[in-house]
Formats: sequence, C-alpha cells, structure tokens
Amino acid sequence: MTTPIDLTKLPDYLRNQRWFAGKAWPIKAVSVVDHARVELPGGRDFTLAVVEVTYELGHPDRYLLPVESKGEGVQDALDDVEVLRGLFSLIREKRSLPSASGSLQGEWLDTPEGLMALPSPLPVRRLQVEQSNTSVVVAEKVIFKVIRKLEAGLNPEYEVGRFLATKTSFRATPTLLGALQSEGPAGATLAVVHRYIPNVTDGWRYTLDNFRRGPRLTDTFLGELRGLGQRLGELHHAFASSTDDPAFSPEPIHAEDMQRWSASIVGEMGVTLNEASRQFPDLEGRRESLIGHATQLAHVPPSGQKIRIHGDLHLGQVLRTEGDWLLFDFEGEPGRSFAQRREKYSALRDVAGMLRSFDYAEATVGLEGQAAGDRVGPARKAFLEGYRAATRGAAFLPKDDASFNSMLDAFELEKMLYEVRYELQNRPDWVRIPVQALMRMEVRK
Ligand SMILES: Nc1ncnc2c1ncn2[C@@H]1O[C@H](COP(=O)(O)OP(=O)(O)O)[C@@H](O)[C@H]1O
Ligand SMILES: O=P(O)(O)O[C@H]1O[C@H](CO)[C@@H](O[C@H]2O[C@H](CO)[C@@H](O)[C@H](O)[C@H]2O)[C@H](O)[C@H]1O
Repeated sequence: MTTPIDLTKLPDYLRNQRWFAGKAWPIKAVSVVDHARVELPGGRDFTLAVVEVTYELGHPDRYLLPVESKGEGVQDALDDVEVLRGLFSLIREKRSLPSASGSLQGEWLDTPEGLMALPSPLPVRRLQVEQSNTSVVVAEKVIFKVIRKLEAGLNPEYEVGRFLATKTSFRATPTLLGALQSEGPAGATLAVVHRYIPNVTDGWRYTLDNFRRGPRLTDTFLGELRGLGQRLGELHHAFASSTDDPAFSPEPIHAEDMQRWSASIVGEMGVTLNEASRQFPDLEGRRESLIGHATQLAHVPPSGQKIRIHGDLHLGQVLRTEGDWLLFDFEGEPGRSFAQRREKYSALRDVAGMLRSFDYAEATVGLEGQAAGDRVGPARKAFLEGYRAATRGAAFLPKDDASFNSMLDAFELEKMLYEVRYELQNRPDWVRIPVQALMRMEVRK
C-alpha cells in the first residue's frame, strides 16, 4: 500500500493540533508506520494512519491520524460525519481490515447493553469539550473516543472496561461496548466505545458549585460524598473479586511491596523537589521531613492485597447523574507507561487521589475569591466514611487503622509529587496548589 499522506506537511499539521503533546520539542522526522484504507458508502474512503514522530531529543511518540485526501495538505477526517459513521460501523459490525503492516479489528461486546437498537441513518456529533482525544456521540446512546496519542501494549481503559462489563456486576460506570484495535507491529487500541450518559455533570464542576455555596458544605452534599466513597469501595470490591484472569486476581501485599512503593516515592521526591524548588525555594526546607514521611511506608506491617485500581482517580473522573455517581476513565496516569498503569497496587492509592481533589477544589474557589471555610475536612471525612462503610473487613485493605492511615498519607504524598510534575508541565499557574499541600503536610504521630 502506498503512503497516503504528504509527509512534508505533517510537522506543521501536528503542531497545530490540540491533542499533539510534543509542541515544546523540535521535530526531527515524521514517518507513517502503518495505514489502512476504510471504504465508505458512495465510493468514498478515508485513511487511518499511525505516524511516528521523532524529536531532536527524547523518545519518539505515535499518533493516530484519520485523514482524507481532499485537495492540498492533510485534512482531519473526523470533521466528516460520514467518516464518523464509517468508523463506528467498523466497530459495531466487528469488521476486520488489512493494513500495510497488520490489520484493524472492530470489537463489539455481546453484553445486554451491547444489544441496543440504534436508528438509521445514525445521528453523530463530535463532543465539544477540551480533551486529549476526540469523542463522538452516536444517537445520544453511545460515545466513542478516538485515541490520538497511541501507546504500545494493552490499553488499561479497554482492559478494565471489558473486565467490569463482562466479569463483574459493578455498574456504576458507563459500560464498555466495544473497541477498535490495530494488530501487528504497530499494535494499539485506536478507539474505545462506551454507553453515553446524557445530562451528566462532571464531579469537578459539581463539587466546585457546592464549594462556592458558602463556608460550610450542605448535609445533602456531604451525604452525596459519602455515596461517592461507597461507589469507590464497590469498585474496589469488583476489582478484588475472585477471577482466573491473572491480570486482575488479587495478590497479597508483602513487606517488599511496601519497601518498593516507599523507595519509589523517595525517588520521585528527589526528581520533583529538584525541579520545583527553583521556583519554590521553601520546599528545600521540607525535604527531610517529607522523606521521613515516605520512608514510614516501608515500616508499615504488610497486610491486605494488591489489586487493580483506577489509577488516576480525581473529581474529573467521576460523573454526577441524577442521584448517583459514575466512575470512569480507567486510563491511569497519563505520565506513566501502560505496563506501570496495569500494575496491581493498594486500593488506598485511589482513595488518596480523590482526597487530593478536595484540596484542589478548595484552592480553586479560594483563587476565585471565596472566603476560607470549613469544607475540605468535612468533605474528606464524609468520603472516607462512605468508603469505610462499603469496605468494612475487606481482605484487600490493611488490617488496622494505623496501617490504613500511614499508607493513605504516603499515597497522598505520592499524588502531590505527581501533581507538582503534572502542573509544571501542563498548568504552571496551578503548581502552587500541590506545592502548598507539600508545605503543610505533617507527619502523623
Ligand atoms: N460515557 C459518557 N457519558 C457522558 N459523557 C461522557 C462519557 N464519557 C466521557 N464523557 C464526557 O467527555 C469528557 C471527556 O472524556 P474522557 O474520556 O475523559 O476524554 P479524554 O481521555 O480525552 O480526556 C468527560 O469529561 C465527560 O464530560
Ligand atoms: O484527567 P486526566 O487523566 O488527564 O488527569 C490529569 O489531569 C488532571 C487535571 O485535569 C489532574 O488532576 C489534578 O487537577 C484536578 C483539577 O483540575 C484535581 O481535581 C485533581 O485532584 C488533581 O490531581 C490529574 O492529576 C492528571 O493525571
């Protein structure tokens, strides 16, 4: 198959795309590593190409480019509704297509939700939100996300979604319905399809609205946060459920795990403080105390289990429907490899992620001019109460409260360090939020 794209135009094209993550580095070369032609009704077609971007420095990245050859240059094919319908049909009809170096495979799960009827012709619309990928809503019932930056290996969002939909009874998530996979040397998940949930607010906006109401959170909202903790507990029960799939089966936490996790936090602290203390010199004075905090984890007597977790849980990863919460986006932290994101871990890492979000919400309303209030403490307490109630006696959690609290503290510290790195790279104006949290952190006696 001949390469269908004008390679000379690609560096400029990529630099102008919202989803292109390499804007800060000079591009050395762009090459097409795989491509497939997808035919559309009426004799038209478009190309799904996987391109590799090599930079003057650092690792190469791969991107998926759905493109149409229309006149000059490179055209994003996802602007064309016929292409959106064509891509969706490929998945729904489980079609297989040859590509230059392998094949494309549409997958559709035959679960009860997968059997839904859809109208013809299919109404499709692109979701108008700022996001790293491109999402398309089909008939207000289905949402498919075309993944822009590709990673090698099994995509955790697909893997987890499939496990929850087919092996567990956990339904507080938009159910995974299908996926588009590319197989062969350029193998990757190219798109994932979920049930679309109409009339939802994301948990971040919903929480900010509540934090803006005054210095105290309402009992109603605190009750809802208890409900959020409970849903997370149920998710962890589903992850910990007995299964013969080695990618999900729970494993005991050993002393070596605690030591490894502790050492990894100490390592991340070195890198993060070196980067951040140029801008926030006071952080240097906290180094020893924070290291003490991280090393404490290595001495926690091991109990509980390692399980698969959400991996990047925060308020932006939950949806508020009428009267309930849905947890979604099981991709894990974008800065880590798929292999790292698929590792089993303590469930408390997710709990810590959500706790950090309450601090971010407080800082955000503070920056907007809201007077300081008594919001974060009660929000944390309510969320933890819900989580504890749903997981009482669970084998995956530490046996005693002291271990529970020490581990939770260490994972909150780990998340703060991650956030400092994330913000330095993505939203430098926000870096002071996790930095201030690091400055405040006390070692629990
Ligand atoms: N199943 C769904 N139902 C309704 N809205 C959704 C659903 N999945 C995602 N969304 C909306 O789309 C936005 C982007 O989705 P997300 O999967 O987080 O994309 P990205 O990985 O590109 O950030 C979410 O913040 C949410 O508002
Ligand atoms: O949603 P993503 O998977 O892309 O997650 C990344 O971006 C998040 C920000 O959008 C970032 O979350 C941090 O900011 C949130 C407020 O915007 C806050 O609620 C979170 O607690 C905080 O960690 C997330 O860390 C990052 O991986």
